[in-house]
Amino acid sequence: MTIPKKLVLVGNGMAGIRCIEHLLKLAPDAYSITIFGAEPHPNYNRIQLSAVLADGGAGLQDIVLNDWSWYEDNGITLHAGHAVTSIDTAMRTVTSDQGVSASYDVLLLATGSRAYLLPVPGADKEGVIGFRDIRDCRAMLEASRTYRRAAVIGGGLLGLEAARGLLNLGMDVTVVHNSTLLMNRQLDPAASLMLQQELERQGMTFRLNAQTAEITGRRRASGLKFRDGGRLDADLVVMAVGIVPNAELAAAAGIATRRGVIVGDELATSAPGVYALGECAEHDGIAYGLVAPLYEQGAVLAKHLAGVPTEGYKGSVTSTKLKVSGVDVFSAGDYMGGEGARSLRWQDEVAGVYKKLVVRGDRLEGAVLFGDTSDGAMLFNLIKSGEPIAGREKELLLGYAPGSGGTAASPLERLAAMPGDEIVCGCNGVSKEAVVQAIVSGGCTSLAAIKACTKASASCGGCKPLVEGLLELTAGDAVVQVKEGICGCTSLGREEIVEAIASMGLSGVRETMHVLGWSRPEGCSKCRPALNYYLGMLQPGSHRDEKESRFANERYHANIQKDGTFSVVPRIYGGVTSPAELKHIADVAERFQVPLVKFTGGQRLDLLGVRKEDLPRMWEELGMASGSAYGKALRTVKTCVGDTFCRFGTQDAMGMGIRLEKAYERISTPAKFKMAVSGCPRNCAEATIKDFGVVAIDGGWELHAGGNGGVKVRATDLIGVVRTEEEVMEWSGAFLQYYRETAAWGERTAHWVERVGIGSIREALASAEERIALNERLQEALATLEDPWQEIVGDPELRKNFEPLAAAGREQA
Ligand SMILES: Cc1cc2nc3c(=O)[nH]c(=O)nc-3n(C[C@H](O)[C@H](O)[C@H](O)COP(=O)(O)OP(=O)(O)OC[C@H]3O[C@@H](n4cnc5c(N)ncnc54)[C@H](O)[C@@H]3O)c2cc1C
Ligand SMILES: NC(=O)c1ccc[n+]([C@@H]2O[C@H](COP(=O)([O-])OP(=O)(O)OC[C@H]3O[C@@H](n4cnc5c(N)ncnc54)[C@H](O)[C@@H]3O)[C@@H](O)[C@H]2O)c1
Ligand code: SF4
Ligand code: FES
Repeated sequence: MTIPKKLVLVGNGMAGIRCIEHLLKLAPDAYSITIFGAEPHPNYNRIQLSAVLADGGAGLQDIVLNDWSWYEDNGITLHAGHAVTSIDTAMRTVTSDQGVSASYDVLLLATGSRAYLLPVPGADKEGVIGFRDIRDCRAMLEASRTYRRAAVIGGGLLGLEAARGLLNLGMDVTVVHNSTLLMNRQLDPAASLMLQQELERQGMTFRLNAQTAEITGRRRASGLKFRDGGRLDADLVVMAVGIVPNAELAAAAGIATRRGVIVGDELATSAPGVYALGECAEHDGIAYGLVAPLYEQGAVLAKHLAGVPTEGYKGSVTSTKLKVSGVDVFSAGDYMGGEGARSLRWQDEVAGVYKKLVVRGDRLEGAVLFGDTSDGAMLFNLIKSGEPIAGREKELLLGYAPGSGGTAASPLERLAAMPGDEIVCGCNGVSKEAVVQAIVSGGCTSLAAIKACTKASASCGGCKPLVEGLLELTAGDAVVQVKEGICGCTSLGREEIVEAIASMGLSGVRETMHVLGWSRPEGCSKCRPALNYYLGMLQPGSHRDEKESRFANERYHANIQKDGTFSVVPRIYGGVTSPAELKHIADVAERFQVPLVKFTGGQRLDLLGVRKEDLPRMWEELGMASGSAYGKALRTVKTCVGDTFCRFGTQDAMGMGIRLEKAYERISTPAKFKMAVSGCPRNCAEATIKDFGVVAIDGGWELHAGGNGGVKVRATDLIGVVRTEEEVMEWSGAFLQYYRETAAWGERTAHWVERVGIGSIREALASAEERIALNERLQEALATLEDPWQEIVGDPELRKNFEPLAAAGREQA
């Protein structure tokens, strides 16, 4: 029996572990393996950090690629949380920062890169981070709970993915970019401008051509100062201006380095027995920053170490896709084209699609796709293979079916026509043939099975539509549809969960998660509040609201501000108040030294800057109901003066608004719910951008729904016209309850209306019988509700939550 050689891997990341996986297949007994990883985690999918961030942290545990048992099962000694600090190439040993040494016959360096942090004054302040690992991702999630303004420096792939994630977390995001064009290293000007317009539409703000000179603030960052003297306020600064290979460890050991650790075609470094791969390695002058080339390196090195003949690593052509922004962007090869190259462009401004091919001679050299990237894999394969494309340019640019004479091919037709050796998953180098084989011979009938079998779609996920298409083409009816769950803890969707709670009579968040087989017993910040809402909606009488499953604002019944103080918004029905009420509010505000009093957009008074410990006393002194300004509940009913004073008014808008607000205050809804009543079609209360808007007309009222005045403005759809105030109450109550019962938790009416269609809502509310039944269920829920402020005021135990120390302890738990 031959004694296995000792292999040490430094860097427990994507490239190094992929190489070990190959090696274990090729030569399972040839090496005894020891791995050092600076991060305290098993190998995880770094690429998916963008998606985890965009998802509010849900799914962090789902991105593990090789769990702890994988190391054990393969007899690997893992030192997680150990950074190797020195290599002795003469003695062939490595030593970690925790004093653990290991000797090697073969050493693999796969230490990856780190975020490049601009060397500007203030870069070391609290709140300034890169975006590279789980710790950075958590730091952003944490910051978004307390702070509102984020600046992302760098408008490349990473910066835009970080910015999209922070936007999803509710932050105001400005991307500060040093060029006039976003993704200037990946896109041509036309695609870059289209991308900018789309992201602006999503709510992102850009500061282009800006050079950051300083990060301002005391201990924590409070903003940026630019070279031209301009300033930007920011409580969180994310630097995404490129990466630096971690090559210092090798350099200190006398191994040749430039930008990265220099390697040849066999990935060998200048030191005997020492190899490098991944982002820390520099091959032919290039240190790659995408997984596809790093995985190719891993496959070559594993073969070399297993004694399997290989041609060596010859470098890679790369392609990129922007993830999580909801807009499809692809670029590959030389996308700008220079002297001697022809650029072919096609643009459909209505559909928001742009395509550009760069052709030199009869070969495709580069491509940019915006809005429709379904041809990305095919074009990328042509760029890599260098196959002549003369005469096919139009077909390639317009996506025509080959030989069709000019008919656009459907995505499935294009997949069917794709040659078997074409790569469908760029990250993992998986061909169409390999996927088809996995389906036909390997019996894989779901995306998950194909992923497990071939690794296709296991990294960035960009090839998912292609893999699903092949599944549909090959397996047809045998396809097992794997549903998207409400979060990473479950594969169950909203409908199944609601159905299960109702039919099985489940009670309590924990019980529901347990019975329905949650993968994480404690759930996550996405599913726990959702379950709490569904349980409350279905069991209004018996469900005990689980405060611990609610967000901090809803637990404290006040909105937390960026300086840690709170805002108090007492309910002022219909926005109509009196001198006495105003004096009273002013007295209380003075007594508690409220630093700022402001009218909200919904015509309410916001008392800002209140300390947490003062909240219960202040509510007590106000003696008013909570305005629910913090909750997923009815917020405000905005009104105009209506016919009481206005010469144009046709109805009593104030009276109607007050009636609606009194009827539905405190009701919990899937997402915040705003209403307005205008006294005539001039619509001064802006009722047509509210969740439910009422507009008076001669002899009646128009009822509108599904509006939104936020990031993406949406005008309401008309759901009906009624004559009396009674009918307004009947329709509004029915609408509210129907929304409560059928929308997903967190779904604003604007999205819900678009998803289910206004026609189906009109239909559901058309019958008087159904409207009455919905109102009865709504009343049942309303009957159980008490004012949360007065409930706390009257309960010494609940008041303790607001005492500084006790609250801090609970917050941490
Ligand atoms: C948010 C994000 C999104 C991305 N999206 C994409 C994408 O869509 N497509 C794509 O192709 N690429 C993407 N990338 C890039 C991709 O993740 C990297 O190319 C890939 O992870 C590099 O693999 P690696 O093994 O070389 O380095 P890493 O995955 O960084 O692994 C290196 C590991 O080595 C450890 N280490 C470093 N020094 C030491 C030491 N001295 N001792 C012990 N351990 C050490 C590090 O802590 C790290 O865990 C993305 C990157 C990020 C951050
Ligand atoms: N979808 C994907 O494929 C994906 C996603 C995230 C990250 N990544 C990879 O992660 C790595 C890091 O990504 P990245 O976006 O940081 O690198 P990058 O080099 O691709 O982009 C950095 C961007 O920052 C800009 N920049 C540089 N200095 C600046 C300054 N002082 N002020 C403002 N802007 C400045 C540059 O113009 C450039 O567009 C890359 O290798 C990237 O390929 C890939
Ligand atoms: S909406 Fe009509 S009634 Fe109301 S204030 Fe404006 S003009 Fe007057
Ligand atoms: S292309 Fe990235 S996982 Fe397939």
